[in-house]
Amino acid sequence: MIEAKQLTKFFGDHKAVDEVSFTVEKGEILGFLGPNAAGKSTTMRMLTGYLPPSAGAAAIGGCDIVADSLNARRKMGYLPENAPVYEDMTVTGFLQFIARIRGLSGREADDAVERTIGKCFLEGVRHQMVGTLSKGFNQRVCFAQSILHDPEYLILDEPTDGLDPNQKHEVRSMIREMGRNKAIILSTHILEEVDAVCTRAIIIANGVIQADDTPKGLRARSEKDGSLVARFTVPEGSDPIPGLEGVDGVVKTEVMEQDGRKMLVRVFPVKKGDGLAVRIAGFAADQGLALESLIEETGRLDEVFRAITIKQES
Ligand SMILES: Nc1ncnc2c1ncn2[C@@H]1O[C@H](COP(=O)(O)OP(=O)(O)OP(=O)(O)O)[C@@H](O)[C@H]1O
Repeated sequence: MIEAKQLTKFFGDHKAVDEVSFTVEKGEILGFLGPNAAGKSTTMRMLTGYLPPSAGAAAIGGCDIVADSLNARRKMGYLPENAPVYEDMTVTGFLQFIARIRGLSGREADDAVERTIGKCFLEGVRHQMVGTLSKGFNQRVCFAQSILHDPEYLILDEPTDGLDPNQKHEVRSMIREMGRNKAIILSTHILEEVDAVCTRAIIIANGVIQADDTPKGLRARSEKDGSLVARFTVPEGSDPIPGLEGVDGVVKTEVMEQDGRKMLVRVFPVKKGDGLAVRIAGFAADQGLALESLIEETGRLDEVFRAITIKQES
């Protein structure tokens, strides 16, 4: 388990992280979201032992990151933001170096390097100097060093940053696969990554956790989650809105588009999933409205993210 217990970090007078607590179990992939300067990287640096906390504590697999730092770090892989790599080594040479640092030697080191080169799609650049790699390949080499020793715990600061869409897809698949038996934390600004990869997400703003939930649970916080969007053609001169608002279980409606007799209306239910769609279809039939489509919407993470983080900024 990765455990953060009231982690706090001051830079001078500025409190960058404020009593952040959470746990991540094996089998979980936690997305760490937040606006710029929210405190994501600082929290990750404290979890990995790169920055001492001003207060609070962190443990990796039961090893305190300060009191038992070496054991804690042995158990984890860390991909830092703007990860530094040795530019004058070849990709294979760099990974061999990391293998030795991780205590591997001989056949074991060779196997780990080969496995990682394969996993991270580095075959084509294995003999290239790290300093001459493109940004995306550089990122992949950094990612490779974090997983080379097959750690139980992974902390990844923006792991798909700088990758092209195909590689983003591959890296996400790899993280999902590794998440089956590892505990993983990854920070990202890409909200679709949360849906694609994470089993849970924390939204942090101003150093404080604002939400800790499953992607589905976060989407459900959107006002639009469970609303019904109806497209229909109304009879000449009729206004269906008052009648629609009178349908049992409707809170309110919102006309999204109107073009002559064609209307697109969002209907907000009192209670999600209580069969309102059937009642709306019945209402449309009774009133002679030609119902072309009726779709139940799921909430959008970007709306929830904005609602949570903008509220914090104001
Ligand atoms: N070494 C440092 N010295 C002083 N202030 C720092 C230091 N590191 C981070 N900060 C400040 O702490 C706050 C949180 O920074 P952090 O890098 O953790 O944010 P972040 O959420 O990772 O942001 P981003 O999404 O932009 O990467 C910011 O105000 C930043 O300027």
